[in-house]
Amino acid sequence: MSQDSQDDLSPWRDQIDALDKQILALLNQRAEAAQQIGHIKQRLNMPVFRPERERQVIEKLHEHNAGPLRNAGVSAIWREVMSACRALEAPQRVAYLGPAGTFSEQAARRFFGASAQGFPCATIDDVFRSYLSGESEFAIVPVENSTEGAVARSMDLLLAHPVHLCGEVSLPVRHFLMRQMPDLQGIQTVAAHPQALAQCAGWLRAHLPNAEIRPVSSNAEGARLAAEDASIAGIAAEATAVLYGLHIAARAIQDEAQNTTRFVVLGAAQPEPTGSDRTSLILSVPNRAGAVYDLLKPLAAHGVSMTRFESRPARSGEWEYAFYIDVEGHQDEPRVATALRELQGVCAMYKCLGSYPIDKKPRDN
Ligand SMILES: O=C(O)C(=O)C[C@]1(C(=O)O)C=C[C@@H](O)C=C1
Repeated sequence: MSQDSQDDLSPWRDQIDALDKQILALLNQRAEAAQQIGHIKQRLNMPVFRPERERQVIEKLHEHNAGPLRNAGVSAIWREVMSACRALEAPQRVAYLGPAGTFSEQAARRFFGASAQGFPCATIDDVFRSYLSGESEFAIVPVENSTEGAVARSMDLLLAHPVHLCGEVSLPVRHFLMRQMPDLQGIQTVAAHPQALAQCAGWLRAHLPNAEIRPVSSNAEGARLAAEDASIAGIAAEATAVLYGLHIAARAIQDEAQNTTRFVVLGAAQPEPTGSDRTSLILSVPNRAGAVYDLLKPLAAHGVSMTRFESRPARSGEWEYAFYIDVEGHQDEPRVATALRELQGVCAMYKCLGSYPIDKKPRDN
């Protein structure tokens, strides 16, 4: 039997209080250093946000992490530390598909931390508008899902507008069925974003075959409707249920267990190479035999791996296609630069959206 009593907690808590004081003093010293960096950047007219530097800070900490803290915990703590330091250098606004509680908001949080100012927009078009007008310095939009494939609207807008990418977020997406009751009894309608409905189509067919499937502008909007009407269920992230005061009626109902959505970050920051980067391109080829093959040759010739190859109608009114291609590597690496130069030579249209660090899961310690 344990001899421990409540009193045994006190010395450890005293130790934590003393350590927290020291940590806070050190964090404030760190914040002052970041402010100095901010002043220098302002004088040099340099962007405040340096995603590749933040990546480097976290990777160095992982190297030095003796535990027992897990690397994933270290990443989460320092993401917020840097978010708070960054906010002291300059306030930052991030447009995303709202309202509160969407996966886009989660992705924005994950990339920018809680100290950046979120700017929820009603549609993906509005997210682009806010960024293009300069109302938000950054924007984050979903581009592909591991179950459902491309997010068409984001892709069309990336093609149509002069935007620059400075980052990506790969977010595990677990869907929860939520409503006013904790069970499936009496559900007549399931309201969610079309992507979420599609990602849960198998589950919905099996468990709610008679329910009306109602596509709405966002999952949060579905949850909001569910909070107003007991016959409606929404599909959204677990946190959304808390936000709208709903019960979880079924957990993790997405058809693919590892369902992941990839978001891209729009912003003027120009991340330097980190050794683990991705470059996003949109291309089209002249309308002749072998043109698509010519597109792939320079990449193969210089050993540049392609991680995505997607086509969309170019909306020119003719049967032309835009190719969305992601390659591994940074456009400033000589090998990638050579391949891209050759690629440009065979394209009718060439648009490089930017190079940015790949979002990897931290290696566990
Ligand atoms: O190193 C910089 O450039 C900083 O501004 C400091 C800092 C940080 O807190 O470590 C903050 C913002 C940048 O995005 C990168 C890093």
